[in-house]
Amino acid sequence: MTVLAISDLTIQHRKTMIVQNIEMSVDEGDWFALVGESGSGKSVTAAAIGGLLPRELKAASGSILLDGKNLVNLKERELRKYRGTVISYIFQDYQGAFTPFMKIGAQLDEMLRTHTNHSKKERKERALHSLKLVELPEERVYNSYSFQLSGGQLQRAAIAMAMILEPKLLIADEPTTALDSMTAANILQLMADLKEKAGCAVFFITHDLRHVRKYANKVAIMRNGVIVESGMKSNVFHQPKHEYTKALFEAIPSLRKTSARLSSHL
Ligand SMILES: Nc1ncnc2c1ncn2[C@@H]1O[C@H](COP(=O)(O)OP(=O)(O)OP(=O)(O)O)[C@@H](O)[C@H]1O
Repeated sequence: MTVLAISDLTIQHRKTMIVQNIEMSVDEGDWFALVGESGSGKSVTAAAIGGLLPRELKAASGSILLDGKNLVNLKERELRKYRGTVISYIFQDYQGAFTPFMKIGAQLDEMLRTHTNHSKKERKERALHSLKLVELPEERVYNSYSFQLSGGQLQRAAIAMAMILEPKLLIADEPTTALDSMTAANILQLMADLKEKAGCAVFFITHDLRHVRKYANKVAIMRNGVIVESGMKSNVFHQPKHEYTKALFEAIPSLRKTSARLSSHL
């Protein structure tokens, strides 16, 4: 089933086109990777999906169908109902997921109070369960402030918050860039496990093709606001058509080997 279908999306800042004629389709269970160099338009595209574009940027054309509903030009009040429940985000800046003035548990509780009719007891159980799912010591983290956790723990708590209402689409905008490589690998594996358990789709933004190789099944390559190539990962990695994709792969020595290995398996 299609969770997200973006068609002919163009976003502009005044008269400048930031992204142009974007087409994408993400199905239930997909790990869709959007790859491209800095400034290519990945984050703007991700922000547009959940109606998080800053005021100065406008979707000039196109549609964003999420779970069958067109979100372009939907009022903020309507969009708020979708964020958390149908779509949720995690970002590179995991600190920003929580306010430092409230304990993590209280923030999870507030999310549940806003979007569900659960009793206080049910909310606490669900919050603790969501922290346990991301393999955190649930009681301790529930009673902690964000500044009392490490970067890796905080990103796990941010994932718990993003997943607590069982969204259909988790948008992860470079979620591991600020973490050391071991912690990053653990976080990505956790996301992959949660995706399987929850049956949601992941929309993953990254510069790092090694992460794409390991986790994605679909990939889109973006350059200067345009998708230059997209498709199943095996096809794009095995037979890149666009010169830019080839150059991207060439820039990463270990991927050249992987491409060769992949082709021997295909
Ligand atoms: N609020 C804004 N106002 C004007 N231009 C913007 C705004 N936000 C982003 N842009 C421009 O849009 C383009 C795409 O930016 P975006 O942040 O989507 O890139 P990105 O591919 O996510 O880069 P990175 O990998 O560095 O995060 C850039 O040229 C950027 O300067």
